[in-house]
Amino acid sequence: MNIALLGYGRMGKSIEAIALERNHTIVLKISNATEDFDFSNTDVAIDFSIPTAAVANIKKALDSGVPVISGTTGWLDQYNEVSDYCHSKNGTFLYASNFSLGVNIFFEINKKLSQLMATVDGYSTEIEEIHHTKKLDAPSGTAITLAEQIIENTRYKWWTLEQPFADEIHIEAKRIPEVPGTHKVTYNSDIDSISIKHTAHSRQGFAMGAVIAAEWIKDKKGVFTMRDVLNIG
Ligand SMILES: NC(=O)C1=CN([C@@H]2O[C@H](COP(=O)(O)OP(=O)(O)OC[C@H]3O[C@@H](n4cnc5c(N)ncnc54)[C@H](OP(=O)(O)O)[C@@H]3O)[C@@H](O)[C@H]2O)C=CC1
Ligand SMILES: O=C(O)C1=N[C@H](C(=O)O)C[C@H](O)C1
Repeated sequence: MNIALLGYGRMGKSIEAIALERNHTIVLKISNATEDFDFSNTDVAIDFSIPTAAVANIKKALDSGVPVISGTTGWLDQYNEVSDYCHSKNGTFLYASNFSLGVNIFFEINKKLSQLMATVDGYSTEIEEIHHTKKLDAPSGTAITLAEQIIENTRYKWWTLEQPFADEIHIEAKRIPEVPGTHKVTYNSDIDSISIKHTAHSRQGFAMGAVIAAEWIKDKKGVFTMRDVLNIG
């Protein structure tokens, strides 16, 4: 499969290594908005760029009829617009805040736990995420997904990085050098605490998930999620 990498930073390079191991070819590497996007020989585009570039990159791929997956976080207020754009082009698009298999299992556990916690009184919910100091956005896309899942099932209405109101989930975003990504969801009461936690030991899981998603999406049409790819839940 011929892959275009839209973003060739930490993730772009990790994806390249795994794609080559799986006998794919990297035909294009884009690192800024001014470069030419020649998709003529591309089967799938993989966008891991920066929040302000993701939407333009995804649309360029869709304009060229190239299936595109994106792991870039920090642009999700435009998700519906991009999804509609994909449908209008009869194209192929998949976004995931986290491509690792472990986190996608963690998402399913988070959903189930939030459903259980909705049946009992006296607990408040908080989320902690820890990432490397180079990360541009806060909170992480993964923490937002976790919060949205909890909001869907419980009394909470929104999340905040600030001091929370009663109907807000507090997300604490910590930045520590070199941390690939840690997420913890905790329910606290006067009596006890319940926590679930995922710790990435490297970027390998994210990169492997992205390549697997690219292989899966190559010949499909529509807008997809990692639940479609992994067939879990
Ligand atoms: N969904 C998931 O599983 C994961 C998502 N991520 C997300 O992926 C994104 C990238 O992360 P990471 O690789 O660590 O970040 P990096 O900063 O290492 O890489 C981003 C790259 O994009 C380049 N870039 C800047 N402008 C453009 C543009 N217009 N088009 C294409 N590329 C551009 C940057 O170049 P320059 O440095 O010169 O500006 C940089 O090389 C982030 O949003 C992060 O949150 C990360 C890990 C997992
Ligand atoms: O920027 C990162 O590094 C990561 N970003 C994603 C996010 O914002 O959730 C996924 C992973 O946690 C690493």
